[in-house]
Amino acid sequence: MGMDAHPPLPPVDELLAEVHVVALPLRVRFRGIDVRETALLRGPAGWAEFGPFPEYGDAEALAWLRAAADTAWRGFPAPRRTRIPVNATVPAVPADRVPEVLAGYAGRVGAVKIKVAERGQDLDDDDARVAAVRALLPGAELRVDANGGWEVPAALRALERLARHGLAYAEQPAAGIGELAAVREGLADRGVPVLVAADESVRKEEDPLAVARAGAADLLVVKAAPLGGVRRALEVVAAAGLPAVVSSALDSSVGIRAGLALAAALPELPWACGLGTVSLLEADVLAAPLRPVDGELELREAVPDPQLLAHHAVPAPRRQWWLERLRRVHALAAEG
Ligand SMILES: O=C(O)CCC(=O)C1=CC=C[C@@H](O)[C@@H]1C(=O)O
Ligand SMILES: [Mg+2]
Repeated sequence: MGMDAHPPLPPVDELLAEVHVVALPLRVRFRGIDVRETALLRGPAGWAEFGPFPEYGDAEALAWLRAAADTAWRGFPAPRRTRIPVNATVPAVPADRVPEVLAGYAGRVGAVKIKVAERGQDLDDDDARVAAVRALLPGAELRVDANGGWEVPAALRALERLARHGLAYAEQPAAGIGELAAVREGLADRGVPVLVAADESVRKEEDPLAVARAGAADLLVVKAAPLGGVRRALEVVAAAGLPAVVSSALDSSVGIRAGLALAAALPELPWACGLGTVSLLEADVLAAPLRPVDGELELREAVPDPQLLAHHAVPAPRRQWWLERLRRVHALAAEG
């Protein structure tokens, strides 16, 4: 299960030749933020997004830079499909705000991912949120994402209770690979029909294949940016031999376009993907944002509108911060 070496990055001056840093307000608070800052850059093959969250260190951000360079300098691999099923994403809001969040998704919604195990909340909050989604969408496929927030016994308790609403899978119910394996076994022992998906155990591990090798998950959540790009993510999925759900990182439409390219190029796509998050943003950089309609996104080009880039541009000190970060991360690649 080995993988190819990374191609070299373009020289830093080429990489920084055209960079736009924008701040996009959110409709609903997500991951504790109300505004998403991210960088867009243009290369010979097109536009790409470099948006590691500000708290990420340079080493972690390097994979995101490789991904952006891969997109903007090499383009995307050939698609196998042009329509991608996506899930709606429900942040850890109070249950009474669920209708408002789902109203941001146009037309039919076939699948919903619901955040659970948020710090400062308890299982009653999660249960009420999942119940509110189920009440509105009796036929939808539901999954929850705990972001590793439960210990193993709490995960088993929680999923046994939440499974009453009908859940397809739980994304990263506990933190490490060993814990995921324990949750998966515990659910099977108790006869709880919920699959286990690995997210952080793919994108934050030194070895993205370790979780598959350990047999600790039924499926993988793959994100192009933290895995070093669309091509790299395709290699990970092929080597892992598990079904994959493509997700994103709360990107603008430019970053979502890379996720769509990954979803479009996978040999099989059995699950709706987590690429509907532009619907959580109040603003975007495309005149026609990549927001799902009837639970689907269409594969099309994502070229930013110059006026929107200018309108959402960050103040000079924030732009400086992102440019310095890009330089540092680029230099890291040269080191090793
Ligand atoms: O998968 C989705 O439905 C949307 C993307 C999403 O949930 C995430 C985006 C960005 C950061 C992560 O905390 C989060 C995730 O854990 O999957
Ligand atoms: Mg996740």
